[in-house]
Amino acid sequence: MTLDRAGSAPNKHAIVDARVIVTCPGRNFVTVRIETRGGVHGIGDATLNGRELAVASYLTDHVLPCLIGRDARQIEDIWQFFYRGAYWRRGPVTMTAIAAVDVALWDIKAKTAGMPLYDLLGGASRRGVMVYGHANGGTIDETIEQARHYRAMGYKAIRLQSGVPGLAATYGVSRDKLFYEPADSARPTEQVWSTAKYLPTVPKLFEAAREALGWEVHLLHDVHHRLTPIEAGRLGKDLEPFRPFWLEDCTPAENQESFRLIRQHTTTPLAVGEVFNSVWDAKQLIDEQLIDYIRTTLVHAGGISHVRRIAHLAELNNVRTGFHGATDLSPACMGAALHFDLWVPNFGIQEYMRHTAETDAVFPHAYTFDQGELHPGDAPGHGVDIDEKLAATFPYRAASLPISRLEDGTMSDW
Ligand SMILES: O=C(O)[C@@H](O)[C@@H](O)[C@H](O)[C@H](O)CO
Ligand SMILES: [Mg+2]
Repeated sequence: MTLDRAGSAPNKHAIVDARVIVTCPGRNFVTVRIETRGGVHGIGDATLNGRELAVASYLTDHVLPCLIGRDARQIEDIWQFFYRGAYWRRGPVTMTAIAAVDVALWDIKAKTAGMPLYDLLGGASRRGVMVYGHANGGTIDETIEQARHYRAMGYKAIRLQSGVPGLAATYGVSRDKLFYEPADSARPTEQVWSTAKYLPTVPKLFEAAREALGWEVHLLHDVHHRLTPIEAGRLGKDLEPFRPFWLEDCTPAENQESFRLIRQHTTTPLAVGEVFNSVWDAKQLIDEQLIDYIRTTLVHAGGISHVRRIAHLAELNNVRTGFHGATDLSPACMGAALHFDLWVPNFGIQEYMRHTAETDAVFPHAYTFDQGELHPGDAPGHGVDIDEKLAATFPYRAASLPISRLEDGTMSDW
């Protein structure tokens, strides 16, 4: 629906250009750029690790052609058009495509209003956004060494991921120490998993970390979907003496009810949701307060317009936000998420895996790091742009996430 009324001057808010930019400055990113007749443009992240071209095609073939001529101010109507109009609702590809358009339109709206996005959302609710970094190492000692570096950089919160004795590889451990890229080959590499080998390792890691770092720093851990609910309850209980900030993705969350069992066994705070793409993936978890942090972030769950609904439901149920912020989410997502984080009343923490210098050059941004916090900056919009000429020098490169099998060959959860 456009607002060009007969006989009126051409609507300067009409969308006249919308395009997808695929680039690979060390890893693949997909970005939507939208421009209005008045010359205001906005960008949104559309990156889905390992499925980038599926989202790019969904946007190019089914979404962007429907945008031309629409009024960029009608963010909600456009969101509803692409959500209800898809017929085949939800799913990571659809909701990532909708998210990219949504965030680009919010970027345009804030720029047009001449204000940083957080002001448009309702203003700052805090001074800055507490973030957590990623200390990882092949052994507990190496991981603690990395954690000391993060402490020295001023981080107030640190995720700990260490190798597991007897396993060649595991989630979250890599040669890169400031960023983490798991999509390591064109076709999925295979990793072997053993819960029996893993379960005794994490309490030892946390005991060593508290010994080395003390009790001031928040310590987090990502189980990455690998335990059964009762195993997750056991790990949660084993970690209680070391007071983790959270235990993340402790079990696959399709069956939201299974978190009732975990809650019966442990008070360790639980974080879930980076793989969710709509409120329906989390509604029972939030309604029944089965989790403490919801990780679902803008790029994979329909953008600001939908994640705002998730955050409001969470606020009613004592659940705080803890947005996903891995290296494979672009600076365009990080920038927009930081504005959301600065505003949202029930903020918890923001994940901050840094990007490489190459990526930062493609995506100039206003956000800055200081003393364990990020601030989105006060530039109008979300403060992130894309250098299209530079982006074009980094062609797409096929990359897939690993898969995981148990030691007997049974397919497991990476
Ligand atoms: O908590 C996290 O950041 C992880 O779960 C991610 O590294 C995740 O593995 C990647 O985003 C997958 O692409
Ligand atoms: Mg995770």
